[in-house]
Amino acid sequence: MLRAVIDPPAPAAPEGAASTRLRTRNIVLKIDGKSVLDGVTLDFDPDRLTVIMGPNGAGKSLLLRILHGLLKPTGGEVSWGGGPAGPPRQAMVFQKPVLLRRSVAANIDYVLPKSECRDGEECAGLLARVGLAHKARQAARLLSGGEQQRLALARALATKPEALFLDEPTASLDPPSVLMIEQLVKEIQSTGTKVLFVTHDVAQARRLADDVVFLHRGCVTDHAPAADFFGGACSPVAADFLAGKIVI
Ligand SMILES: Nc1ncnc2c1ncn2[C@@H]1O[C@H](COP(=O)(O)OP(=O)(O)OP(=O)(O)O)[C@@H](O)[C@H]1O
Repeated sequence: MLRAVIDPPAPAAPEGAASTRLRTRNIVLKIDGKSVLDGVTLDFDPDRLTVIMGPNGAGKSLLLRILHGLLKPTGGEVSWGGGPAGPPRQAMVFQKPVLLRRSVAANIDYVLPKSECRDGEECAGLLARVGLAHKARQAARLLSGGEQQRLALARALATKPEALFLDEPTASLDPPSVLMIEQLVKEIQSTGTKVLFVTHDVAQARRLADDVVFLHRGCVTDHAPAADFFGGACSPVAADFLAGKIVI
């Protein structure tokens, strides 16, 4: 049985106190008695943009949800910073944007602290950053798919995340929208936010990754710097995947 965590991720730690050094030890997730994640042990470098890859059903989304605290694993441990500071501020962007049935600006104001949304400057700045300043008053549901995803990203940024999780955020978008989101994600990582990005698009992983985690049937087969992974220093199953072979 899949058990979702009812409570949201822990509240923000004091500024600068939380570390984005994320690690997992022997994460196991069983659904209806079947292991869908099986002994996932990883150490993530805070300074690298990590791409999690793997074929359909490998366990990428479930792992991301566990890392973000949305799902409780059957066994194992997720820790941040290895100390008492607790998890950092975190946000997640999903493949299908989850937006409020309100205006574009209201979707941002909803997550901004009261003091920041009063003058509208913070909201306007965020919308400008994702190229939506001119749509601030429009209903969010009337945005195109790419625009909705950019709004979802802006809303995630409004929480000033120290760690940002993205689960195939560009899966159904056209190339210009993909490019814009990729540029934003790189920029976010470069300003100190730890980014974990799930994709099964090899070309996208090549464009984005500093390091790559490859999952197959719930197990980590590879965790390597992108140059090594794409340069051929990878497991046989990952090599097949990169070569476009069918990996089940
Ligand atoms: N709520 C659920 N109930 C039962 N099985 C589930 C549930 N969620 C996921 N699974 C199963 O767990 C496995 C891993 O799912 P997950 O969504 O993490 O895969 P993924 O690697 O993200 O795949 P994709 O690339 O297709 O999104 C799959 O076999 C999936 O069918």
